[in-house]
Amino acid sequence: MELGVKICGITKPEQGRAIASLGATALGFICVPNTPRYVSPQQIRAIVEQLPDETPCDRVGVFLNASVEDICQTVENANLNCVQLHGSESTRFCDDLRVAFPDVKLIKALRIRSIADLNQASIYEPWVDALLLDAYHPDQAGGTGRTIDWAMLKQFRPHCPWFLAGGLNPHNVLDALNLVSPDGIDLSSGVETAPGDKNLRQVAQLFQTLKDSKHENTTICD
Ligand SMILES: O=C(O)c1ccccc1N[C@@H]1O[C@H](COP(=O)(O)O)[C@@H](O)[C@H]1O
Repeated sequence: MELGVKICGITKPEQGRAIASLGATALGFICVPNTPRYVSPQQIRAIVEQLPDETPCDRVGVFLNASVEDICQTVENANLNCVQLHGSESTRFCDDLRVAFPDVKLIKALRIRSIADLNQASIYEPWVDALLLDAYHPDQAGGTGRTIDWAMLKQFRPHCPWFLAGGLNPHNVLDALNLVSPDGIDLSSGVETAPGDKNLRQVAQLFQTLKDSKHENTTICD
């Protein structure tokens, strides 16, 4: 199966456009106030409006324990088609969001410290379109650059598509993909010059590396 590639923490229209053209299947926007990559719904809409028609990609809002009302308002105002829940949102919350927005794809992120944390995955499977595994950090919710112990994920086979996230970059991505087989990968700080300022050279290097190793791109959670 081909690999989805989500590039997260987009803050600039020209970078969103370039990254979509390079082959990203999803762009992520951090909708978590008081974090370094935060973008307002208006900023997201301005970026989304400039995305190239010829290389469509998912537009993912990343939320952390926000209310259903706030998420719905942002989805509408920013023109998102996918929501990533990166906090401690319950399955009931996922269902509420699904009822409010049946056409919006849902990704539940889990922050993985140990094999025990992986048990959470099966609980969410029926309620979401995809899972995302990120590394645990005691003080930060995401975008930390920390990697999961990939060896721990060798047997991870959920019944829905899943993304591998956490500290991936053009240099270590093949090491990760040699150990685990996610449906998609998600990169943020590993392709950045500074928080929210993407390094297009590194993004291009990522796609070249994947191409050379025959991991091509596709949209997941359709
Ligand atoms: O990137 C952020 O600032 C962020 C803030 C709050 C919640 C999630 C956030 N980012 C998510 O973190 C992972 C991995 O990031 P990295 O590659 O380790 O830098 C990614 O899923 C982002 O969506």
